[in-house]
Amino acid sequence: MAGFRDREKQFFPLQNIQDVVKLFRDQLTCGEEPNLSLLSIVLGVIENILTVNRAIPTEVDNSANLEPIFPVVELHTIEALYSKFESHIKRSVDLTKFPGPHATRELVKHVSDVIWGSLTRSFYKDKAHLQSLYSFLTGNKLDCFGVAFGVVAAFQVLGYKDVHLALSEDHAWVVFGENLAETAEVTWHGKGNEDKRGQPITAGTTEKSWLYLNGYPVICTREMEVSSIVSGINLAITTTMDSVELGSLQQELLWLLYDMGHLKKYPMALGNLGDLEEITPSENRKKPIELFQEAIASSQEYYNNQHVYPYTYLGGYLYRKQDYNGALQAWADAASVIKKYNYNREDEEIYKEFLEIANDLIPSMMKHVAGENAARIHHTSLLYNPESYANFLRFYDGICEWEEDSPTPVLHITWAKQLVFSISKFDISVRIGVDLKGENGDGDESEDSEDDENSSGETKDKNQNVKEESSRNKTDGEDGEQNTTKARGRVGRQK
Ligand SMILES: CC1(C)CN=C(N2CCN(c3ncnc4sc(CCF)cc34)CC2)S1
Repeated sequence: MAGFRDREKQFFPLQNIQDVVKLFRDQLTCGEEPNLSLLSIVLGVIENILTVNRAIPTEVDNSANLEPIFPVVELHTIEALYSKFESHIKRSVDLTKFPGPHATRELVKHVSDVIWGSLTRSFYKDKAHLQSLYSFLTGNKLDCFGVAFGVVAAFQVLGYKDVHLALSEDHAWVVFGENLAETAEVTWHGKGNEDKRGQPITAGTTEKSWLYLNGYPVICTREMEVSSIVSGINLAITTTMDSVELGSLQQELLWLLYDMGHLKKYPMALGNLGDLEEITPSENRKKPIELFQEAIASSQEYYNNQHVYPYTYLGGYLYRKQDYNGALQAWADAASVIKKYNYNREDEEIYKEFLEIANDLIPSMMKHVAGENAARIHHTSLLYNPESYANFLRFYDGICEWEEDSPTPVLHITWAKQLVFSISKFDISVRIGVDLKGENGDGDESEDSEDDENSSGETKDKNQNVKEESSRNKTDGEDGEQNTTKARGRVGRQK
């Protein structure tokens, strides 16, 4: 029957989050490799019950909606799916032709074909909950990450230790061979792009390419491959509601992996944990801001600071907390990373990220602060803050440099219109570099202070002009309606 040892069997049936955590902890500390297929199937079964096949009780007993519901995961369910995967892979791959301890490119392509060949032709590849082996085994559907993970899990079933998952911020492939020196595409990317399965990922492909992180992808260990499927748990019941129980499970498992050091080199998983902690803070655990900063430090230390998402995780968080100065700095740092890349047609995801920041989040932020009269009168608003203005300009400068030498244009009229709208909200004093508070430290107070009695007429006039100009600017501001962002709620609370 299934390759289960009594070790795994002792944890079943899984009746609650702690039972799942104990199974994962055992798999990660038992001295042997964690069983990727087993863990992916377990997470897929639980995710499916808590999101896809969620039988929400009728109005009659609506109290049930508030009771935590956790599925009981029986051993026989998991064993049946595991042995189906194991026998499908072993039956489809004749290893007698591949004697060596390391995988070969031919074998990697063949295993990718076996997974690929089992997928139903017509399914909407962008759908949710298609990332696990549960989806593969029960619906013959996988998303692009799921195909890459499935290939790695298949190689583990075949007894190979050298085939590992390589992850960028929007793509996945595999490394293999002696010293993991070889790379191969094993899945597709995006829409309308021919898949390049079997091909190596060459320096020519990765250079200045965000999709391949300029040659600095996350190269997973077996434990980091476990981190990737935990991080990939999809909480969505609908577009506006997440499963609370599934979120708690993901959070507990990510902390387990964090404590064991398996998120250290995985910035996106650290960011994911930061998002979960923002929604449901754990006692005696690091704060979201610390986790986002650890993700940035991880990218700086292990990936030559070539990753963008650590900064946009932080920027999004600070924006939601209405720390707009901090958000502008994080977004300027994100643009300072992307400017080293050339934008090409397969980079749409990061384009959409910067588009939303420039044409939605920053304009909303400017409207909000334009309405803050107290802050404006006391010049504490970011509209008077030269550092915020500098970060604002650095953000746009990075996007312009990103576009330079790129085969695909980035900016268009909407970007220009939103730039004019946003930049005009900054006070004239920061835009022309006049220090209204006379703190410019060069001793020549009369030049800058507004209320200096003996300042010369023209200085007064100039200051007077500046004041009038800046006061005119203020009236341009839109009424500062509070800009609320969609908080990501969980079931029971609308997002
Ligand atoms: C700041 C953000 C917009 C918030 N969520 C973000 N993501 C959510 C989680 N993501 C991820 N999280 C963990 N691992 C991976 S591997 C991968 C590439 C396809 F395989 C994506 C991704 C992608 C990025 S970036």
